[in-house]
Amino acid sequence: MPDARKKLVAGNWKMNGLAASAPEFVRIVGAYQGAMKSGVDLMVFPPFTLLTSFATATRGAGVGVGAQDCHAKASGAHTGDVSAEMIADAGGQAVIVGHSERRADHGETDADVCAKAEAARRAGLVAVVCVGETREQREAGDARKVVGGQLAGSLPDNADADHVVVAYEPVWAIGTGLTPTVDEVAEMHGFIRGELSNRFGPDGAAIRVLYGGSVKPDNAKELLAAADVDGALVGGASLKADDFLAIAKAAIR
Ligand SMILES: O=C(CO)COP(=O)(O)O
Repeated sequence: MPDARKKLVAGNWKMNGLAASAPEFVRIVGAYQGAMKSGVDLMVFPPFTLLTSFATATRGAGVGVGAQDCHAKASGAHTGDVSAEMIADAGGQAVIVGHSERRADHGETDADVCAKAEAARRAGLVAVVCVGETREQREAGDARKVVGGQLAGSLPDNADADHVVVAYEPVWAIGTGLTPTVDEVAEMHGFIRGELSNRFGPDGAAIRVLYGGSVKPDNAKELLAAADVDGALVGGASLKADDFLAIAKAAIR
């Protein structure tokens, strides 16, 4: 089991990054190796095209790398898709599944996300399972219902802290500069923690729950200090080594 809910700061590069971005990643790896390593876990999720070179660059340094999606099957006639086994073979340790951008752009359902999380486990990867409500759903008072439903449908029955991380990412906070208040974050994370504990018992209590959506160096400290927040899934600010490292430092108690 990972260090009992040691904070995890993960960078989702989305569809950004070229070979020229490698030095930015190498700077992150270099800075992490010193004092930070014992205080926080760090992961970067580059596009598929950079996965192997990033895995090589971080070998032995402790920064995890992962992919942003996988197919549920191990191999076969699925043009353009990449399996969890291929991600592991390329040096990845984790994969994001069910990001709201994939749910929206590719029509991924909770059942699809659950199958991908199961594929991740089969391949020995950690699945970072994303959930989160839209603005309309929050304004209608349905945020808990939506997130509870996504958790119920997207997490496999055998989910535990070795194989699953949950990321709560309210859709309206992604890339907008808007964030929920610290109280709202704590309230939703408390709800998610309760759902995980109810369904998975002690295993559920140990699963890390990250917050994602407009996490920046200047709001990271307060968001990461909120109750039941075990880390952050960072988009835009993870593309700049200085910003990403500042967020990682804010996670160290
Ligand atoms: O979607 C996100 C991470 O997966 C969050 O993105 P931003 O940090 O750019 O809002």
